[in-house]
Amino acid sequence: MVCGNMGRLLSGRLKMAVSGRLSMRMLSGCSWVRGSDPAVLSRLRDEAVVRPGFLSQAEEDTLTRELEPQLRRRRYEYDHWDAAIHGFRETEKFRWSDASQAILHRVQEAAFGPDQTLLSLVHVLDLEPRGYIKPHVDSVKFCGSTIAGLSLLSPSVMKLVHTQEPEQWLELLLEPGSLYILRGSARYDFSHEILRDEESFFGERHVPRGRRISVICRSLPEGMGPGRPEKPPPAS
Ligand SMILES: O=C(O)CCC(=O)C(=O)O
Ligand SMILES: [Fe+2]
Ligand SMILES: [Mn+2]
Repeated sequence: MVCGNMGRLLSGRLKMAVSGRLSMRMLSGCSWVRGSDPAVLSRLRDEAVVRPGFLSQAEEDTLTRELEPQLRRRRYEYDHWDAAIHGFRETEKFRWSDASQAILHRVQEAAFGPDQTLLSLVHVLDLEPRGYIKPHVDSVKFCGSTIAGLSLLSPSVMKLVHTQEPEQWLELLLEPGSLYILRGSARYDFSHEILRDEESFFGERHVPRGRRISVICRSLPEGMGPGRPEKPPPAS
């Protein structure tokens, strides 16, 4: 679990003034991940990771500016009876500006191993302020063992609940500019959801939901990477 890096929001004298408070916070543990119990927190230490301030403000603006025209052409979708996501529009993006490619490369280095291949289409999801994502586990048909998401514009709370033992849970505080990574057990054994505004609590603290854009990179489903062909080569 990586904590800290509130630095980009603070500068100069302000930073000096609050640094005492910050270090107190750091001593009391990581402020971005809460859990049902210490055992779950410790078990998922490296499998449910939040990196606040992964993006600089300039990088966040670069991504938002690039995505906005493409998203604006679509309408928000609501209340499909079985839909996991409500109040959203989305796109999958293949071509990126050089600046955004550099950001996505940093995500790749931070979240994926050298032996992992990423889906070439990056998933972009725009949740309106009342939008939310119900608990689900990403399909193993379309996604491998790692999911990494950047959050833009609004903070939100992602909740992870064990699919067999629902008393085991984690809450991730996803501030704008943060990166989250779900891998291994956190990706396969826990559902994840983005809480609607009324339920958007990180512990006692209400995290008011505005419009949130997420940029999500996924590894290829297992067995589909290069060198691991989907089908065995023909016998002759
Ligand atoms: O918006 C996010 O960060 C997560 C989206 C999600 O869970 C999904 O598309 O499967
Ligand atoms: Fe998901
Ligand atoms: Mn859906």
